[in-house]
Amino acid sequence: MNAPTQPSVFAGAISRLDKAFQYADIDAEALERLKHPKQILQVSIPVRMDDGSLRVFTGYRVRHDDTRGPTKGGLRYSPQVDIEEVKALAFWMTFKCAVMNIPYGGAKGGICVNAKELSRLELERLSRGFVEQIAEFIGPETDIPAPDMYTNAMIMGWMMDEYSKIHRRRIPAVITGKPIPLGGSQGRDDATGRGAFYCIKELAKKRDWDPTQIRVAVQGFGNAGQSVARLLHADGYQVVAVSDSQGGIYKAEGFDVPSLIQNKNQSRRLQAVYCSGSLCETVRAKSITNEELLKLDVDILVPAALENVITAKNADAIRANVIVEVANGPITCEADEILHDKEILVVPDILANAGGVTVSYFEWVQNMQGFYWPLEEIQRRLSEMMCREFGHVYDWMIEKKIDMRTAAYAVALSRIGEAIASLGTARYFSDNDS
Ligand SMILES: NC(=O)C1=CN([C@@H]2O[C@H](COP(=O)(O)OP(=O)(O)OC[C@H]3O[C@@H](n4cnc5c(N)ncnc54)[C@H](OP(=O)(O)O)[C@@H]3O)[C@@H](O)[C@H]2O)C=CC1
Ligand SMILES: O=C(O)CCC(=O)C(=O)O
Repeated sequence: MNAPTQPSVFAGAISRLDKAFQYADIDAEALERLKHPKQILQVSIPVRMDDGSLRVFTGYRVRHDDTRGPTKGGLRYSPQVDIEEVKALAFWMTFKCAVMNIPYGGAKGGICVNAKELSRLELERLSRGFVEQIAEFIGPETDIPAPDMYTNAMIMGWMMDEYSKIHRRRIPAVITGKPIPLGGSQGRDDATGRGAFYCIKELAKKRDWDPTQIRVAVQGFGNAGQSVARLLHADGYQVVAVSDSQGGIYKAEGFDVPSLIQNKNQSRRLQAVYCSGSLCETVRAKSITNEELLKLDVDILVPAALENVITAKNADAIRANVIVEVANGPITCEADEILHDKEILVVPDILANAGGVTVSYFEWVQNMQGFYWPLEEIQRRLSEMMCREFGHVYDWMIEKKIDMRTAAYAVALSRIGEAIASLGTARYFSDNDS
């Protein structure tokens, strides 16, 4: 007999809606519509490799819903990228933008590729080739991409340039997360981790935490994981474990995070440096697996890498009091129930990692008006918005006696429901829209 098949990551994502529906003010038919992405584009991207051979890569862009504004969301380069993952990521963006009250809908894209295996020129040809294929689909007033896993400011710069070349004029607002000299915003580089850090600071006030007594483990040590670890460490928190795709390291007394970041970015592999390489003797870190990291006895667990890492299989073994989802979708629905029963507070992805899209929104606003704000202004506005929406969701959670994810979805659904009602359902359900 065949083993039962796992529900797809998208099926898992949409199953959260039914639970939130009873607390939200939205029409039942509109809820049904939100279970389906608005548009899906799949493209083939031929790339001439450095050795003269030709490879053809598969890319996707999914627009989930645009009721509240142009669709927005990152681009991921990973061998795991497939249509179900991109649909889920686009879905989460709709709710993330709504929970932050940013005037955007949700989208996401990606290419099935191991970017680590490509040279810089191959990566540039792939990125420009992808834009050529999706140029009709994206635009500053329709759909605005940004970075996600294994993409970065350099790639966003190439993409903006390619799109501008196609349109024969400079159009910086088509994409965010660009290098600052090409119209990028101050503060976008660490915005995702910073947004999560502001959520943790708000929680610390509610729980009367002394940061120096709080132990944190971070899974995934890239853009988002490094930023949140750096800010927490600077605020006095003990970062006792971090990991990358090759495995993790643990030190009971906590790490010096700035030197962790420096070493990771120089050598690419944490365990190789800390557990068998040059810092093995001086730092004395213990090597752990990514699975062991999730089960550490810490106060805060920060998954900052992939989806579905906390499942029905390991949720019972989680010992953290709080999980802050910096990654998109790190906890399955079944695991959510187990964590709730164990009274572990989960600060949901659509809120905890929303700092990135919030500063992307600031970047787009700056590009549209051609006037740029200083870093202090960006950080002040980000802090204000994160703290306000964190408080809003937290209050719903307390008032309705529900978990924080359901509260976040209920807030987001109500805002989307309000937009649909303002538009009129006849228009919303018509098929001749933008
Ligand atoms: N960048 C952004 O603005 C935003 C990102 N996010 C989410 O945050 C998460 C991380 O994104 P980001 O930091 O940008 O990505 P990066 O590409 O910058 O970093 C990814 C990190 O995750 C590690 N990783 C990969 N696979 C695994 C694994 N199986 N176990 C443990 N670690 C692993 C990588 O390891 P290695 O270095 O060895 O490759 C790397 O350290 C994603 O879920 C993304 O969707 C959410 C909102 C915005
Ligand atoms: O910055 C953005 O527009 C989107 C970032 C993103 O992809 C995400 O929040 O998951």
